Amino acid sequence: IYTQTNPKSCNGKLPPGSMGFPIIGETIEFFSPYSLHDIPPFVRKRMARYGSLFRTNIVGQNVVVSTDPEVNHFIFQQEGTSFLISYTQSFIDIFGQQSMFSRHGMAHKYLRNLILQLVGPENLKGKLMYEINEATRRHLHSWARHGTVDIKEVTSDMIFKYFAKKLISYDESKASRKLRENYKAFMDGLISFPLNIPGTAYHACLQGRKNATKVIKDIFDERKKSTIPHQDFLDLLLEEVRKEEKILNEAIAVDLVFMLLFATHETTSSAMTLLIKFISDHPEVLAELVKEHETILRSRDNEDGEITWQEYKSMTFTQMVINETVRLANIVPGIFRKALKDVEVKGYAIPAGWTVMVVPSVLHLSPTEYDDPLAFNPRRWEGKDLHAGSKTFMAFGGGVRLCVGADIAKLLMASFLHYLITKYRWTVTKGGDIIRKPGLVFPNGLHIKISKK
Ligand code: HEM
Repeated sequence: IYTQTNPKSCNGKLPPGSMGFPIIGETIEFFSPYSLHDIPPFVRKRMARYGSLFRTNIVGQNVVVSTDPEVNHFIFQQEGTSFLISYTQSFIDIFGQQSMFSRHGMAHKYLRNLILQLVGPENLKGKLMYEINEATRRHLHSWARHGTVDIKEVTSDMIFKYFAKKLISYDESKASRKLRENYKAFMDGLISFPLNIPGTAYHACLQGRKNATKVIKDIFDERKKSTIPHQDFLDLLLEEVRKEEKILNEAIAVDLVFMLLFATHETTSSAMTLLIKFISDHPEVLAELVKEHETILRSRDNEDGEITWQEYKSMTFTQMVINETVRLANIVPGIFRKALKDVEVKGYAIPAGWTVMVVPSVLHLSPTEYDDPLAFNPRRWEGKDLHAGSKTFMAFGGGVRLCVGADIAKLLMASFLHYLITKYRWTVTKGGDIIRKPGLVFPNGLHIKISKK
């Protein structure tokens, strides 16, 4: 207890801050819910008291919270030398010891390249573009038949089905054990106190993991016996597992599929839901979007045709709207790294073994970095680089761990927007409340009334 509340520094001065109560540290305050357009009150209060770097103890870990753009950038650039990706114990237990978040160096690069074979630029321009258009149109058609839908629920369902098919040829409507149900309790448990007793978010999350990995493992075992190619990601994984000099084994492959299914649908559906909320609250932005997309329709031979890659690239305003949405969405509330050795930043010491938490919302909602930061103003991106993480934009992370799915996420959003606003009439009818716990939660969804034009 004494060591936790009075941590020893290495050779230098620890950042200011408090380590809170014995064992629980400052965890309870860290998890107090807050609103969409706010930075975590936990962080805000401490920034006012201690400045841009402070120490704390949350979920059983000694943490330095960094809200300084230069330090954040430095941390991302030092991946593998001074810092390593390292999430909380709950995160590791949930995503698996073998998950991509626990792989470093060559093993990380190898897994990243495998994923790029699925969602990399070449595939994106060709096959994926076509499939995403088809899936979006099909789902929109079925939502219009229902009349009213909860956007969070239906986009989550659409993306989950799409990736479950691409990854493991899984069809929820035909499967006896439903995979998606097991992901539903996830956001709450991801960054939670690792207390594994029934009733806790962490316990629900671990149960979900257990059931979901069982389904994935069974599909994997079935596939090993099959000689028919399925042309999905699992075929590629099996090919890698069967190699003589292999990096991939079955456990890593199962954890990879499990993680990808989560990373794809939960993040992107939250972004799509907020996108709809923002454009419905800002009719002037919607009008400009409609103009951009109708111009595309008019320049086509067949108005009912599908979006081409050139058309997608010409959606300049749409890209700005997407960037503005993910800036305000702050879907990933904290990015975690572990110090590999004692590191000195801004005159303070971060001892080896400590965790550093980067808080993207502090940057994205900072008046120093963004004029009138709480305003939804897509035009602020005019003429700016929209494609990568930077010192002032880290919705998709940064450095060698930059989100490998950022491009496909944007394509999914643009395709959804295109067909929704050109082919359907829609209005928000209910919901739209948003809280952060610290993951984004839509307690009553976002319901829209939708019909074919
Ligand atoms: C709006 C949607 C999305 C957001 C906001 C988002 C955000 C992020 C962030 C912030 C990171 C960095 C985490 C870190 O540095 O610790 C990340 C990593 C990652 N994302 Fe995404 N993501 C999104 C969609 C996707 C999609 C569709 C995929 C599917 C391929 C994906 C796959 C991954 C993977 C595999 C990583 C780990 C990369 C690595 O460690 O090298 N993400 N994402």
